[in-house]
Amino acid sequence: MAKVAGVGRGDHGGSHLRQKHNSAFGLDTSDTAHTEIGQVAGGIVNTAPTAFWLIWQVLADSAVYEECLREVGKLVQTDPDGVCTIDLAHIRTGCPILVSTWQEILRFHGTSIAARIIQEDTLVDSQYLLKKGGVVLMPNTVIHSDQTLWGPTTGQFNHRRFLKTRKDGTTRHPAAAFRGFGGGHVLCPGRHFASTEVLALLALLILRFDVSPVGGKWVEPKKNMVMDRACPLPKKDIEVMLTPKSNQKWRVLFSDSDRGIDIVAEDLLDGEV
Ligand code: HEM
Repeated sequence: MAKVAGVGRGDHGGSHLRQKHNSAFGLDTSDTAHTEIGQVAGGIVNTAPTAFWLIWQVLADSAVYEECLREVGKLVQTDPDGVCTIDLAHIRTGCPILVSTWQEILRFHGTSIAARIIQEDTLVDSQYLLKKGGVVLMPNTVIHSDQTLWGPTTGQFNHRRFLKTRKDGTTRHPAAAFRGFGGGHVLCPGRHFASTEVLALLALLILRFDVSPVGGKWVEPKKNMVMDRACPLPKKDIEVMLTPKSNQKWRVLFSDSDRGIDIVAEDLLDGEV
């Protein structure tokens, strides 16, 4: 643990920065160790279950699958030599349906609970007194299923729900109603990284492979509702057959990374909803 707290030769930029940040907030070695563990856990535990539900939902619903495949297929260029090239950086702007499906996964299947320490006595809605020093736990499922925010279809999975322009004429939810990556002061700093890697995985999977369930039918697995994840774990494995769609060669690029995916209210420019 001493190595974590001390900045010595061989420390990398990131850990140096965190160490400076931790000292500025008066964290001692033990506190620093706790936050380091939290950082590692936060960076790992949420990506796999959320990716699972995204892939499952897209593969199991042929309408969602077709739309996602059509959209991501537009990013592929086939060279005269037969090599398929895709620039995954273009998913952010070129695949609104994929991005919307990802957000709907976190809304529909998400189970994160926001925790906040109450800094001062606060009266909410003129009736609930939150006492200083207490902890408020706010399950996102409550916010994500509130009909006053999401409308009467809140209980249905709608992969197009987050599109900015929708043909069905329904009113769009307020941007801040989506809490998939939390929000405010402790908004998830890994959201762009996680969104980029999960969508890249989905895009390459559906472009390059036919995936079919062993047994012939997609059956939704029961959920293991663990409290410390952003999405539940599936209670059992889903066995699939992966068949390459062709023997074409692929060139996979990531051309720029200066902007993340617009995923939560805080990412939107002023005036956007
Ligand atoms: C799909 C994957 C992920 C999901 C759904 C997710 C979701 C969340 C949520 C809901 C929070 C709590 C925010 C709040 O209380 O308002 C959070 C915090 C955090 N996440 Fe993520 N996360 C993901 C991936 C990652 C990755 C890949 C990293 C790091 C590389 C990361 C690092 C963190 C950290 C450090 C915090 C704490 C922020 C703070 O307290 O200031 N997360 N995440």
